[in-house]
Amino acid sequence: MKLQLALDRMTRDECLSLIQETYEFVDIVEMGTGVIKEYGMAIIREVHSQFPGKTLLADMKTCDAGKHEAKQAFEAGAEIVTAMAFSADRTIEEMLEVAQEYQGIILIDLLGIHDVVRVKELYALGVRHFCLHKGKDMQSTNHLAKAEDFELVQGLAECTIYIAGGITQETVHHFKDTPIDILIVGSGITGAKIPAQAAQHLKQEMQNIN
Ligand SMILES: O=C(CO)[C@H](O)[C@H](O)COP(=O)(O)O
Repeated sequence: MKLQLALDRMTRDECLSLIQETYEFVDIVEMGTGVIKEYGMAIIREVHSQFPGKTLLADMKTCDAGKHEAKQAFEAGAEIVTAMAFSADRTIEEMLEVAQEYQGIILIDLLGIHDVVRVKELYALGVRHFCLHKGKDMQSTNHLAKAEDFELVQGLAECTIYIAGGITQETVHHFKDTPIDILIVGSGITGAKIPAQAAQHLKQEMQNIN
C-alpha cells in the first residue's frame, strides 16, 4: 500500500516545503485541483524538476477536452492524471490513448458515483485505476471515506484502487482487510502540527493494517 500526499488549498511555497518535509514517507505527490487552477502547469513542471524521484499526480479532475488536458499534464511531468467518472466515454477513451502515448496513468475519480454500472462501463473502456472519493464539501456533513465504499469496485480484476476523503492517522485502521492500493491523505497531513510526523504515523498505521 502506498501513501499519496494531496496538496490542496495552499500556496506554491507551502506545497514545496510540505513535499520536502514529508519526502521520505510519501510515495506519490498529488498537486490538487485548486493549486493547479492557481498556478497552472507551471507548478507541475516545477515540482517535477525539483523532486524528479517522486511520482507526481496532477488532480486535473478533467470532464471534457480530455485529450488536450491529459497531454498538458503529462507534458508537464505528471505520471498520473485524474478524470471524472461521469465524463463522456469518448473523453475517457481519448485520455487513455494519450496516457498510453506517454506511458502514464489515467485515474478515474468516482466522486458522486453510486452505481456499479458506471464503474463496469469504465472498466470495459479500459480503465484500471479507480479512486473512491468523498469530497471536501461532503466531509463537512460527516461523509468520510469508509470501508463500505469498496463495494463499488468489488471484483474488478487487475485494478489499482485509491481511496480519499478525510482520512487521518486515527482512521486508517477502518480500512483493515480492504483492498486499498493507494491511500490518499490531504488535510490529515497538511493540517497537522508536524506534517512529517503525521505522514510517518500514517505509514506506520498502514503497515499495521497491511
Ligand atoms: O481531491 C481532493 C479534494 O477534491 C483531495 O485531494 C482528497 O479528498 C484528499 O484530501 P483530504 O484528505 O483533505 O480529504
